[in-house]
Amino acid sequence: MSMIAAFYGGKSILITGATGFMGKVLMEKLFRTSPDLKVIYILVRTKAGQTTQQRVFQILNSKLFEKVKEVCPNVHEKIRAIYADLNQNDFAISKEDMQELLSCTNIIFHCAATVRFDDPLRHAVQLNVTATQQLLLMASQMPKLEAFIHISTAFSNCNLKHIDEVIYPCPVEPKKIIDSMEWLDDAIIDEITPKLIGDRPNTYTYTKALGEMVVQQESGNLNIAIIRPSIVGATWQEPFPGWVDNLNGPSGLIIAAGKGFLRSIRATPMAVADLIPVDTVVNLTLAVGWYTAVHRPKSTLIYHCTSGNFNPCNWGKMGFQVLATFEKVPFERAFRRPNADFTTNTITSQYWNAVSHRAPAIIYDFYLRLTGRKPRMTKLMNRLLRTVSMLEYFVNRSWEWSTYNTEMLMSELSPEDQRVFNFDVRQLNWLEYIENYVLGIKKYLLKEDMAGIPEAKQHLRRLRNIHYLFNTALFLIAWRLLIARSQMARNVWFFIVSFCYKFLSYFRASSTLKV
Ligand SMILES: CCCCCCCCCCCCCCCCCCCCCCCC(=O)SCCNC(=O)CCNC(=O)[C@H](O)C(C)(C)COP(=O)(O)OP(=O)(O)OC[C@H]1O[C@@H](n2cnc3c(N)ncnc32)[C@H](O)[C@@H]1OP(=O)(O)O
Ligand SMILES: NC(=O)C1=CN([C@@H]2O[C@H](COP(=O)(O)OP(=O)(O)OC[C@H]3O[C@@H](n4cnc5c(N)ncnc54)[C@H](OP(=O)(O)O)[C@@H]3O)[C@@H](O)[C@H]2O)C=CC1
Repeated sequence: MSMIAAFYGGKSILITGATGFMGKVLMEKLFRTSPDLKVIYILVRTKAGQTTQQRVFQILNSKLFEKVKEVCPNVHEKIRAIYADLNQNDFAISKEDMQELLSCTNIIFHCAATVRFDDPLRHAVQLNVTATQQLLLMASQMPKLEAFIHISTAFSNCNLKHIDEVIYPCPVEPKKIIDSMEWLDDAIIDEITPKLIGDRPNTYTYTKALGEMVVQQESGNLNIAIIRPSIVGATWQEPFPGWVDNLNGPSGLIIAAGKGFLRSIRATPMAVADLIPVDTVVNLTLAVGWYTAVHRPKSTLIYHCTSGNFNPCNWGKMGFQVLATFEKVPFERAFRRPNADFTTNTITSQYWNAVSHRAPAIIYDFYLRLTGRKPRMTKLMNRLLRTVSMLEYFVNRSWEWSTYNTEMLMSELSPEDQRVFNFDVRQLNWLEYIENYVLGIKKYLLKEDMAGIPEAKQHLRRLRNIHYLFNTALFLIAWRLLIARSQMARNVWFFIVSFCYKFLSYFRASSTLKV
């Protein structure tokens, strides 16, 4: 019997960010392994015209929850969606709901965050710092609370090369930052943002670091743990391989590459691609929840959920395997044939951006205009290249994360718990994982049918022929122009033609002699 699964039985669990990528997988696993849990409270806002109930309904009716419904048929009765907006005071939670949360909650998993790299500092602070502070305040008023698990990121200290499982202070206190956001206007905040984030690449990593400081400073008597996952990718095993539902991390770039939009990137092939499957992060999170509540460590423990030191994969290997998978299962209606050129040189990268990305976009837009349609490719390409430029920081560096606490926890688990809540990435086969990841993107993100593979392959063959034809035509035109204008080109042309002629005459003469 799994001790961790039993621990969550009868518990009232509060999850923030339950509608997000990680939150959904966390809920799914909780219901599947502990169907006798009492209730999961989720803080949900309304979005895209959907009420909180509609959003929950959609999640429960998704493929991700198919297995859960077999194990826990009354799952909808065990989810209590509470309207909340983490950007508002008291999260805009009604009095009655707040009362219920405060008096009943046993465990909190705080997953909500803005993960956008380009969020204005004010917004990132509001969600990643102030909301965390408010949630801690709520937690301190919960008499039955056994553990508060905060999800951070392994990149909160990406300005360091070696990162230990400790909290590194930021120069300016989070409280000062929170206060200053109240009275500074947007223009001044934008101006001081680069100075505040210092050698971090974006407001996301900076505010996640501030969030950790807040957790440390406001922990009081709470039983807290922090989990720091690296780049969270599709599921490895559970509930089934390859599930993914957003474009974050490498997923968006894999789509862009598979559709032939992105063919080159400034990336270091040997740099470690510290990807971690979302189900691995969730298994560790649940194990940490159990350990923190039951063993009540004296201080706040931080757990790195990374793959690099256990089972490293690099971007080169990843890119290679992604391309190999495109051969077997291509994406439909590609713009160009997929290709992946990794370059570490900025000038080469700019050259490829011009030749491989911008030029085809301009040509295609020209074609759209000619055929009376609205041009759109250049705009799309600009957005894509902007996205790529924001991710480049992470694919040109390697980090080392120490994992003492994560390893300690692994050794504390019973063999059954190690199996049910497996977070040992040494067992992960990268080639298989990446293949399933690409397949998952095709099925669950692009919603493409496997029956369309022959047609997609046929389309790629057509693109290859167009590519050859285009290049040959381009070469002939360039050569014709050159010959017309340059004596040297004419000489070279004469030399090549006479060389071929002599070679052919020799070949013909020697074959006649043999006869
Ligand atoms: C030649 C290369 C080919 C490669 C072949 C094979 C690939 C295999 C190797 C891949 C190597 C490269 C992998 C790089 C991955 C590195 C990720 C590292 C991240 C680690 C950081 C820490 C991890 C975390 O803690 S947090 C989680 C990470 N967070 C994110 O990833 C968020 C990033 N996204 C953003 O910040 C924004 O979305 C932004 C700024 C990129 C774009 O904002 P904008 O306002 O312009 O647009 P959106 O409305 O958000 O979207 C516009 C448009 O772009 C699509 N899109 C969104 N995100 C991505 C993405 N990550 N990649 C590609 N496309 C994306 C979005 O859907 C929109 O499309 P529309 O069609 O316009 O709707
Ligand atoms: N994905 C990754 O690669 C990594 C993620 N992490 C961390 O893991 C955690 C989960 O990330 P992930 O699931 O990928 O992120 P998502 O962007 O998928 O989910 C974010 C969640 O936060 C919720 N949220 C955002 N703003 C508000 C708000 N104002 N009020 C209420 N809820 C809000 C979102 O709700 P809604 O659906 O309404 O928008 C959503 O449920 C985050 O803390 C992130 O920093 C760490 C390392 C890597």
